[in-house]
Amino acid sequence: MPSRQLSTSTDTPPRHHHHHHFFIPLITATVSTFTLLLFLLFLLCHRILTRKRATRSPPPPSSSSPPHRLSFSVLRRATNSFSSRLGHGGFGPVFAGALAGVPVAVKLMDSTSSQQGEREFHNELFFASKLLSRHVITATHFSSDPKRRRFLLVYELMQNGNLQDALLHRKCPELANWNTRFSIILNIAKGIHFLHSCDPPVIHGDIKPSNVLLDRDFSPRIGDFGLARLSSEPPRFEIDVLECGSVNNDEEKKKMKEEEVDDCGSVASTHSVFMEEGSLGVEQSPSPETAVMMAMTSPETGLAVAAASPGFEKEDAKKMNGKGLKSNSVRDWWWKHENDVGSGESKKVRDYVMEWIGRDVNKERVKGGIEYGDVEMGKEEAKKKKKKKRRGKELEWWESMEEEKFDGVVKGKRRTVREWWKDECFEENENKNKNKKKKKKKKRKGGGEKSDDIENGDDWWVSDDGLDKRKGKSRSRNNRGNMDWWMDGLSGELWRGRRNNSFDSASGEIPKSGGVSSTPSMRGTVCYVAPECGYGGDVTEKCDVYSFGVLLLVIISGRRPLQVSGSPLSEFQRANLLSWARHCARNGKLFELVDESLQLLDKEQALLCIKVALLCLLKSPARRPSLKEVVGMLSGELEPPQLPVEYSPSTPSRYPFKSRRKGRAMLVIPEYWNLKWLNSLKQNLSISFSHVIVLMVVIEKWGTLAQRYYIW
Ligand SMILES: Nc1ncnc2c1ncn2[C@@H]1O[C@H](COP(=O)(O)OP(=O)(O)OP(=O)(O)O)[C@@H](O)[C@H]1O
Repeated sequence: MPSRQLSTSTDTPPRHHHHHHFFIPLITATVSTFTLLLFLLFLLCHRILTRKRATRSPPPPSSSSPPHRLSFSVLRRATNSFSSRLGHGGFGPVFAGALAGVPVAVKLMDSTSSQQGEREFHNELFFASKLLSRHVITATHFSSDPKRRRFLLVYELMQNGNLQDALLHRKCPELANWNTRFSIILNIAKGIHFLHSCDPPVIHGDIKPSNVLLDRDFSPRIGDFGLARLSSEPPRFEIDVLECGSVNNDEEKKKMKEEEVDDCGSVASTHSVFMEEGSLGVEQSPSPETAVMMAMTSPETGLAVAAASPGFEKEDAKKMNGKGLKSNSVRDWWWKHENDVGSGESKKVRDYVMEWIGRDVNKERVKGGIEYGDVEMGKEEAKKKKKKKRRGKELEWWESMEEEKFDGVVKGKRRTVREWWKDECFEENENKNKNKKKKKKKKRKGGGEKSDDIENGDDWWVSDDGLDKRKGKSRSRNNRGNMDWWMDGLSGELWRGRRNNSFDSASGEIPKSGGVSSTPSMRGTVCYVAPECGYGGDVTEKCDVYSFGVLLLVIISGRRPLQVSGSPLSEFQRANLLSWARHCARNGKLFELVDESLQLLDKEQALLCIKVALLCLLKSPARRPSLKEVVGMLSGELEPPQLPVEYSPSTPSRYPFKSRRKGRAMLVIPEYWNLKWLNSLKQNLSISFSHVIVLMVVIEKWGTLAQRYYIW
């Protein structure tokens, strides 16, 4: 019995040991599964929470606070993956979306192929935090990823789109009412007046109908500050702050000044203060992110504002500035960069526009009527791009959302802030050198470059309106080519030169603009830009006044500045709105300019608007009124303006031969006799007349040369 007992005890292993063998892995498995589940649950919760926070986080768009930074994914969600396009500007498309339930417009700056988009982005951002007015629309949020070159700006959604579209394309019935149009005119004037009354004044630089957005009630808001700049007045603020601040002691003042020079960041202390409309000197501190963005934008203003930000340390400023540039040199760099005029490309651009006009004239003639809007560039390129896209060969960057792919594309382009600055300076120097070389070449070729330019007609605007004081001699319109006459008043950098930052200087080409932009990426838009800006003159508030004049005429006449609707010569004469307006003024027929479809027209107001427009369009910037005066005249606070002498119908011509010719022209211009065969006669006459003028100029020039070198 005992032996049996023993055998059973040795054969079967103890029960508890068996259990132990299975329990350990079981427990381990359960624990690990549990942990894994817990971890997954945690991850899920975290994701849901962060997502919720992300969707909840964007503060509602408000134009009364500095712009907030958002992530790209938030904006992608807000726009439903960029599905509903509102329009396309010079630097990318604009999409509709909603942030925190508020409708917004999200602008994608296409900066993958040129730096222009990035510059415009920074410029917009800089002004966004400063210009707080109900007449101005600025960015409320932004998203920036310099590594991937993604720059997005968020604006309040303007339900009625832009003025150009509402007035000329959709022909909104609300705009057929004179009162609505007049209120738009007045509010735009107030908006520009607000910009000019900032300290330092802000020059918008691109006033045109497509940059005026209309809200639900057709109230206009001025937008697009990509080309805006501060007025280049001497920096008054340094004295202002030192004088007005609490610094009484001379030594302390001196110390402060020294600090300013040593440390870029401290420029902030002396940087002037922008005003909110109606309030004096309300200084706003931008968020640190905005400040950093701004600092990258403009060494002068950017660093100044950046340093004013609470989260921005002086060390940051030094880091950004590389070796710590002196404030003055920084400022110089910025203004030099802004004012640099690269004349070399002007001819290219001119040729391009000529070609474009020619192409479209031919194309539209077939349809029966020609319409020239603001010059649209690169239509063919856009078509090609569209075709490619359809074939799936090329996707826009916001469409190809795969981050990895995108990384691959831009890897080579990653730059530090310092590199970015270096590149900018280098680009500028390179352009300068190119310009110098070109000038030298020109000099070697023939000298007397200036006078040649004038004779070639590059200077015609100076003498327009019979105000040529430069050479003391008349220049009849007809001594220019036919195309030049047609382009009378169509100022723009196209005809003269361009600013470096308006072009992709690397390629020397007109930068792509999606083919649908009205801005061929220049400082200002053809037809709207003041002549002196293109001539390389100072960009002042008076440039905006000129653009406002054109805009005023467009709103009153309900047509584009360049629009040919029929084939006869009379229609061709009306094609250029500016020269047509001047012509009407000289003939005392201002009402011919008023849109015939206008209802409830107040004739007095309309006449007032046309007169104000003509004043704004004076070729001499000094003679143009300020926007303050314009607002005064339009609102009836100031006396209505008198037409300038050169526009009054009774003005006798300064040049007797001109008037004699006019008299003779009466006999031969077909409109008067309505005889078709006289067309050819007139053409022949004008050709021979221009030959005579050229001959006279040659003789005169030969005379002065002969005198100079004692030939006789
Ligand atoms: N806040 C907005 N609300 C509604 N629509 C907008 C808004 N911002 C822009 N848009 C639309 O998107 C279009 C493109 O705007 P964007 O400012 O980029 O270019 P643009 O002013 O037309 O041209 P450019 O860039 O050449 O000056 C506008 O014409 C307008 O129709």
